[in-house]
Amino acid sequence: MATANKNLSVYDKATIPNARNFRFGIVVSEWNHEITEALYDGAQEALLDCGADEANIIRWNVPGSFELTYGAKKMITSRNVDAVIAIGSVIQGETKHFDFVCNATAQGIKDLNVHFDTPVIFCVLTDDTMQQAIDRSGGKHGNKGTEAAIAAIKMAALGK
Ligand SMILES: Nc1c(NC[C@H](O)[C@H](O)[C@H](O)CO)[nH]c(=O)[nH]c1=O
Ligand SMILES: CC(=O)[C@@H](O)COP(=O)(O)O
Repeated sequence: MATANKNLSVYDKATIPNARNFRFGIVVSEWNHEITEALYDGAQEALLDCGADEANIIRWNVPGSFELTYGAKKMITSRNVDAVIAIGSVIQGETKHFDFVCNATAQGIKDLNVHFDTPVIFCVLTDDTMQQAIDRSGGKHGNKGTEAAIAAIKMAALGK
């Protein structure tokens, strides 16, 4: 189902564990900061709405989406968190660099989920245009940060 057919911000709290006992790391890319800040706001708002304590949300910034993998790994190995949300916005430019950044970031975050026992949520927009990014970070299609926060809570609760 395409994002256009699913609002990213819609969730049913009755289906989501209470987040009050969980600690969350959020690693935020500074590239396209107007988008990544909106994604962070959506994620933080949803975590708090679902019971998380603001003191249990640790935020680190990294330069770009390519650095999200390292930032999330360092968060996992140096902080006692139950889940990490990796937030980025990659927008197509003139060259193939978009493809390399997107693929490396997706593979890197996937690898963290394989090699470590802390879930890392892929909250990276990979858009052709700035408008697509705006639409998915609090615009007409909702906020992927919200979706990522709900996924983080569910994964933190998995098996507990
Ligand atoms: N063009 C975008 C980038 N590029 C930067 C890389 O992510 C990385 O920081 C650099 O190659 C140094 O290692 N990053 C984004 O997050 N979004 C972009 O649109
Ligand atoms: C995703 C990118 O790295 C890209 O925005 C950089 O732009 P360009 O491909 O024009 O160098």
